[in-house]
Amino acid sequence: MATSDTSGREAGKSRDSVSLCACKGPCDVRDTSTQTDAKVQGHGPRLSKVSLFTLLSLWMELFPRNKPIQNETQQTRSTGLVVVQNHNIKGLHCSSVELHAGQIAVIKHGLRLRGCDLYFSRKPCSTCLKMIVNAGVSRISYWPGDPELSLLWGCGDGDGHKSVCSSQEAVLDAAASERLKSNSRPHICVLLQPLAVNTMQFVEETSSSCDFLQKIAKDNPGLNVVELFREQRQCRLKELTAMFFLKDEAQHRSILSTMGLNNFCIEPYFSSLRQNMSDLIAVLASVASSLLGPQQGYGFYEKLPMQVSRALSQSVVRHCIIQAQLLSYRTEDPKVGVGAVIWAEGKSDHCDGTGQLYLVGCGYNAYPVGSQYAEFPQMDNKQQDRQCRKYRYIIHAEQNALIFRSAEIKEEENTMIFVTKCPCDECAPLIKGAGIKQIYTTDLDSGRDKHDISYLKFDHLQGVQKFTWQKNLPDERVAGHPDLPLPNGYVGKHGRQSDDEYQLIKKQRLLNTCKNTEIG
Ligand SMILES: O=c1ccn([C@H]2C[C@H](O)[C@@H](COP(=O)(O)OP(=O)(O)OP(=O)(O)O)O2)c(=O)[nH]1
Repeated sequence: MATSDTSGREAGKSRDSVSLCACKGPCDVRDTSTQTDAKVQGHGPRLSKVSLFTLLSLWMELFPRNKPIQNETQQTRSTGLVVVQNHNIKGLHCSSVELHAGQIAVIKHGLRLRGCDLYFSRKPCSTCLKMIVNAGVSRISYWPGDPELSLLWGCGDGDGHKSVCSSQEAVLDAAASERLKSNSRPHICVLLQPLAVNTMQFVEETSSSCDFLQKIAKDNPGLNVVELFREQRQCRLKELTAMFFLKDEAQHRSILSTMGLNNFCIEPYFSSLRQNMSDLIAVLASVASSLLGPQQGYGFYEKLPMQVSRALSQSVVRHCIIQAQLLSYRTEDPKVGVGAVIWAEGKSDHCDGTGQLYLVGCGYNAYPVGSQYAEFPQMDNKQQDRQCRKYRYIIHAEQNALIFRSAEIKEEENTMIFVTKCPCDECAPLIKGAGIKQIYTTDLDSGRDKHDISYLKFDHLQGVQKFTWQKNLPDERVAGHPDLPLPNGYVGKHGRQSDDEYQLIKKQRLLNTCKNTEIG
């Protein structure tokens, strides 16, 4: 992803200049990201890199799998992981049936983990931690909820029980992790940053008017898309809260203290921690609602199927598009955020919870790395003086995803890009030339010509499969086929439809178990 961290353009004023670190209490993390006042008119607040990585780790935990990771009698919780090197994302992982996210990172990256920052959606167990520490990582940040080896297992998680009666195994593991933490070189901490002022509102507004929802509104003039978005957001908020937030404060305190996070059990840090957690969950709920549910009949379908290689399941595509939407909140364009993620489908069956998929790269639209505030023009095509327009200077999301990629694009593999805006005439040939075989996007802008930027080539682009956001086609020319193997290697009964159904059932089950877990 793009590395430019031009602090002058970090819009929105931070509520608090310090972030919370579990080891030494509040600590300054300004080296990672700063947030200053918005200087550019029309510029929305921007997510800090720490917040982006944290959100992506939570989202990776929910990567659609065709098989449940564990049944409810198992103690290990699924975990998402983001591997970051020099502020660039090098890997997005999640637990598989057999392996924890930390183990997968060791298998995939080995000694390349040296100097990396790892963002976990749960505190990793000691088995993972000892290996990661030995690989020489620089920092391990984790979400301060129930850890990977659940401390809530067997004590009525989510059903209103006040006390925690964790298993001996989990308590022993928590103590071992603490020992590893205090005797190891890497900084092992909770790194949550407060959001810039108005971020939640900005994300909600921009998500509800994103290109995907605009396309639905355009196709269905009578439909109140914003209302549907709000309903979906409420549902998402409930699900995500049940997943990542402990409503019961006593329970949360007890878990924090077992994990050695006693600093956070006292005020004002406890309230501040919970506020930061709930704010990030609210942001994730908005972004995850940028695509309405499959109930509306919309998905990523091919207009003219090439039948060259098969498409991904709709739930995986939706998941990756949301990753791209999250990235778009790091944009430096004063007007429009664009995010792109490139994944490849490897030939062999990988150990990752993502199945055969592995991350190639990701990015967002931004000015050249290291550029300073107002160094480049920021105006759009409404500005008469073309010298003042931004278009010649902004590096597009797809371009940054290619520039900062962590893996090569292999001719023999199916590589795919997920992008939140229709690729423009600069990017469409670039995507094809790079050897990317599938594009998942919206064609809302296709056919537009604004002189400084145009969208004329996408429609005619040959040799790349294009899956655009549209209503399900009646003749079943849809992405995915139930009889073909899915990216994670499962066949037949785990087809696209059952996959989507599985996600719906999972959500429903969650909703049932967490009726009262909305953030108080
Ligand atoms: O494939 C693309 C196309 C565009 N962009 C970025 C570049 C630029 O930062 C912004 C341009 O967006 P748009 O074409 O919407 O132009 P605008 O003038 O900002 O907005 P409007 O649609 O109102 O004309 O989107 C990408 O990252 N990838």
